[in-house]
Amino acid sequence: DGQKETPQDLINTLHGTFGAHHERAVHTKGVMVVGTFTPTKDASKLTKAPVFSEGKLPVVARFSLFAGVPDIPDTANGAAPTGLAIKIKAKDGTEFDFATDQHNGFVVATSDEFANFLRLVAASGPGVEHPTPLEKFLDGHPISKHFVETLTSPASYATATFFGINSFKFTNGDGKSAFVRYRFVPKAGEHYLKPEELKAMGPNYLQEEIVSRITKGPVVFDWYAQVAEDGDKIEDPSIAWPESRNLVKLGTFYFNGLPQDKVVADKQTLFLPGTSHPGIEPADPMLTFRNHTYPISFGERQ
Ligand code: HEM
Repeated sequence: DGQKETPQDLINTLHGTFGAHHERAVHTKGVMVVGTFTPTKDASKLTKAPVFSEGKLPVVARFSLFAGVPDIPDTANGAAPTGLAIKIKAKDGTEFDFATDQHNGFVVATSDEFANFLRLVAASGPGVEHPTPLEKFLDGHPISKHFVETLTSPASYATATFFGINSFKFTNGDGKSAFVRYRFVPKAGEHYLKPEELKAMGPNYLQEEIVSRITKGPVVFDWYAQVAEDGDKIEDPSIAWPESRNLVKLGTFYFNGLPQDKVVADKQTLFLPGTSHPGIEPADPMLTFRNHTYPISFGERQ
């Protein structure tokens, strides 16, 4: 229908839904950690990206709640899906960034649809008569409905699996290509809270727990590439690929400390999930759109 929301439109829409502040426009409340990345040998079979041939590298990462609300309780509606963003710092200064969340599959297929969805959320707040505009939309859109009905609340940021959702094209040294989606799997195992368990938690349970966990030992995630087969949707992030697809382990993250100044680190860190590298190209237009949008929000917090 010709709708074409710009990155600035998405920022304005996020502020319209969550409030006009100058912190991150979404995924506002979070905790930064630091650590290392160690690649596997298998990674280089899929991509020639140099980040997999430099041994152990330093990383910064940020765990976050979903909503664009700075002081939202960790127990509130809108906290899920929680996010994990990671930046690997290669030896030549190149940065490899990911911003992932807990849901395998996005709520809608495109950035235009995401803008519409956010406006429906804004129009369906407390006091709005049922069925709300959002409820009406969900009834006609089974994928979005499934998304909101299957959100989970992790017991800890360290016990959730995180999904890259958007697709990349990997190319190896022989010129062979494959489409992949990222997945970050917790070494501590997956643990999610039942609704009554969530109710019993404090308003900062996730932020506090990860900080205390890291002082006792590393928080570890294995990074996998899920490899597409013929017919898998590359450009529609709302459709998860079948679980039968091959998962290739790319490496392991060890988060073992906190940044020296957490306020400065939070403000100065920008994750750009749609950046190209030799052997790694975005294969879903949403990734490129995200790369245009995140810097606007970054600029607002300076
Ligand atoms: C069109 C779709 C999307 C838009 C417009 C959008 C927009 C944004 C914006 C504006 C930020 C704040 C960036 C900053 O201030 O540094 C952000 C952060 C984030 N987004 Fe998205 N996003 C989209 C899709 C996604 C998807 C598909 C995922 C999960 C795979 C995701 C996960 C995250 C995470 C985890 C953060 C927090 C990054 C951090 O901790 O700094 N987003 N997003």
